Amino acid sequence: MTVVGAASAEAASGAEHVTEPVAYDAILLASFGGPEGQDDVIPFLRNVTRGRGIPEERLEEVAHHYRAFGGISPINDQNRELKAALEAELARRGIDLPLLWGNRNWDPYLRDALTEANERGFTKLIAIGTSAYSSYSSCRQYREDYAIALAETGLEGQISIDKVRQFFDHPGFVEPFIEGVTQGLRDVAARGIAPEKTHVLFATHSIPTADAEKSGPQGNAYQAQHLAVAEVVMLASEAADVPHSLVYQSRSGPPSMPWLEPDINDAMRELAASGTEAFVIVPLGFVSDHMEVKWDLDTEALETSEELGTFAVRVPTPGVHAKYVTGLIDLVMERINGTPTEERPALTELGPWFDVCRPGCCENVRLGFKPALAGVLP
Ligand SMILES: CC1=C(CCC(=O)O)c2cc3nc(cc4[nH]c(cc5[nH]c(cc1n2)c(C)c5CCC(=O)O)c(CCC(=O)O)c4C)C(CCC(=O)O)=C3C
Ligand SMILES: [Fe+2]
Repeated sequence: MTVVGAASAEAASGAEHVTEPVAYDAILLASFGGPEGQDDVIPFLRNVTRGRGIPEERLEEVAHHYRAFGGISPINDQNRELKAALEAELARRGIDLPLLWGNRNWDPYLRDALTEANERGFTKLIAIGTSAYSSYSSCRQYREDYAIALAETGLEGQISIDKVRQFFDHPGFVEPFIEGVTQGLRDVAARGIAPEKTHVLFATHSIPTADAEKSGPQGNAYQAQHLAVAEVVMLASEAADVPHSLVYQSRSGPPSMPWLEPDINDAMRELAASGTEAFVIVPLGFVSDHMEVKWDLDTEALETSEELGTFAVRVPTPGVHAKYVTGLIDLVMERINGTPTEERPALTELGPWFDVCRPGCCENVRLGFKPALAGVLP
């Protein structure tokens, strides 16, 4: 088996999850990127959707979301804040690791971060992607884009990029949601609405069902991970008597292509028709309040609730919550230290997830095979 990157996947033992310790010399904070003014909106959308078969009407619709926010995506400032918080946490813990920030779809690009890494003499990077789950869009596409950025800068063979494990069930990611759901349920109870008339909606990004089927090494990991985390959150929020479900948002492909359902707004209408009076909306699939949260939840879903005459609260995303920031640095340190599986925190039985992605993990059958870093080659 061939492994791309500094980490040797199977180690000597054949252990599936954990790599040998690696002396990384910088962290790469890798994110989606977003426009920072009206003139950026269309070029940004073209970058994201190139070759994806997204209908023109959908692009116009999404452009309108950005336009309503002055053409500025909230995601960039959130990443600037996250970068500052991670640097402060590194300093607090006396860890001497520089942090570079690069995006897949907008300035500062991944290639800019790699150029800077090269100028500063860094050769072994560990990436933190701002995405917690396994699927083509939320994991493999990041890995492909690392490979593309290395090719674009001509730094293949000179810089290696590994990534921290997908962190959907890391306590640093999950605990902020537990706090949020606990508080959200209190807000609902304070209005005198009974638990059985309350519904917790765990919302995540819809993806094509074909991608969902291929997510993770054995497939269907995307939904399984969300469902497992939702159970943990419900139990920890002492809300076992409150009904909950996993719902989807931000669908974008052509109507002929099946994507994960139900849409959050459809689910809300159906639940309200059968007696639900309050919703606790949990943006379980997202790490910060970017456009999908601001528009699809805070604008559309809250409007739907208003139409239905129900009460709704939207739980915060991890953002720069101290537990999340600490957790991300812990994820880097477990790689530097080569922490064994049994000492790695994971709140579901699915984890701790793999350091190095398995062959065929999160493939995209529509777009076909592209080289990806931080994985075992087939
Ligand atoms: C699973 C998933 C995440 C969560 C994981 C992660 O966070 O990475 C995510 C995040 C994000 N998606 C974002 C923006 C967009 N996503 C699009 C399109 C798509 N997303 C998809 C999936 C996901 N997307 C898919 C399957 C498509 C179809 C095209 C394709 O097959 O690739 C489009 C094109 C227009 C449209 O079709 O909506 C835009 C503008 C932003 C930035 C927001 C901001 O600016 O604040 C963020 C964080
Ligand atoms: Fe997206």
